[in-house]
Formats: sequence, C-alpha cells, structure tokens
Amino acid sequence: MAAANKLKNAKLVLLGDVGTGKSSIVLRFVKGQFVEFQESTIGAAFFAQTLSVNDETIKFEIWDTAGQERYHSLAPMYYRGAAAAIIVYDITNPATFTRAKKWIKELQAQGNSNTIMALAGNKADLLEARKVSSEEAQAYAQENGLFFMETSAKTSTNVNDVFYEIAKRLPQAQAQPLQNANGTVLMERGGNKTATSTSCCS
Ligand SMILES: Nc1nc2c(ncn2[C@@H]2O[C@H](COP(=O)(O)OP(=O)(O)OP(=O)(O)O)[C@@H](O)[C@H]2O)c(=O)[nH]1
Repeated sequence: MAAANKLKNAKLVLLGDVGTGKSSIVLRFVKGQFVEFQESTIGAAFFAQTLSVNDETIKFEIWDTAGQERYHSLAPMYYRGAAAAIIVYDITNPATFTRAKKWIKELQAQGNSNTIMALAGNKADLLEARKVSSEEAQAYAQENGLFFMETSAKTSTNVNDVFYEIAKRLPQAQAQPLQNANGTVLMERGGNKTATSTSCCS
C-alpha cells in the first residue's frame, strides 16, 4: 500500500513596491496567466495553490498585498505568522530595490524569525532596461539570509521555482492523510505538481 501524502498549509505573503509585479507573479503561479495591464491591488488579495514536492502536498495560502504606501499599515496583518515571504522589486527600477530592502528590515524587526524570505528581482525579461545588477541583489540576499531569484511573470521564468524553493525549505510536516468532505482518504501520486487553485478578491 502506498504511503499517505503529508499535507502542509503554508501562509505566504508578497511584499514590494507598487507596480513591481506581485499580482502578476501570483497570477502566473496560480493560473498560468499574464496580463499587460494588471490593475493595482487594493488592500490585499487572497489566493490558494497546492503543489507537491517529494511526498508532501503544500497548500500555499497566498496574500498578495497592495504596494501603494497608503496600505503600508495593513501589511503586518498579512506577514505576521507567515511561513514565507516573497519580497519583490523591479530590476529596471532602483527605487523598488531600496523599498524591498526596507521591507526586509521591517520583517527582520517585527516578523516571525522563522519566516522563509525570498527576494525576487522581477521583470527579468526587460534586460535592456536593467538598473539593478543581479550581483548586487545576490550579495544583499546572502548577507541577509534570503534566497534570491530573478523572475519574469511575463515569460514565467523562475516563477514556479521561487515557490518550489520555498516549499523545499518549509519545516517537515506531520504525516496527515488528505481527506475529502466524506472523510475518504485520498492518495496522491508523489512528485508532480497538483494544480488545484482557488482565488478571490482582486
Ligand atoms: N515586462 C514585464 N512586465 C511585468 C512583469 N510583471 C508585471 N509586469 C507589469 O507590471 C505592471 C504592474 O504589475 P502588477 O502585478 O500589477 O504589480 P503589483 O506589484 O501587484 O502592483 P500593486 O498591486 O499596485 O502593488 C503590469 O502592467 C504588469 O503587466 C514582468 O515580469 N515583465
């Protein structure tokens, strides 16, 4: 008989300046889509997506926060108790890298010290307009105990990889068979990504 898959819930928050591509990264990860004219987030938006890594199924509960400064005071509601945070900047805009560093300082000062932090240099498809070098971001990430990836929500480069990296770094879950509403135990084949998703509120 195959071993039951372990289920793990993980609260994840995206933080970063306005227009860096937080919603686009989530949309790419959850729905495999990209839109050129993504509307600015108001408050925050919630999404869920599961993925399987080895013998575990991780259900990411994703809070996509609004980058506009007027929503800053809401952020602690979303990052408090988060298992993981993705801090996003735009590689073509140095001010967004500065803002990302401020978010990281805030998380280090107030967030859960166990939160796994990822630094994502987004819009990596716009290489000709690059203003933040990957070396600078990599060095900063290393000094601050984050992992770093350049992503493109547009071309999908490294988007799933950021979530997979986080999934691999989450602490081991207790064995917990998946159950459906009738209490029937569901067995899953290990290894492959499962693509169930729900979303609401943009
Ligand atoms: N070229 C390119 N454009 C992108 C990429 N990701 C996002 N964009 C564009 O950048 C703009 C802003 O993207 P959003 O996803 O709304 O950014 P956000 O960080 O969620 O913005 P707020 O909700 O206002 O905080 C949109 O026009 C996107 O189409 C990317 O990887 N490459």
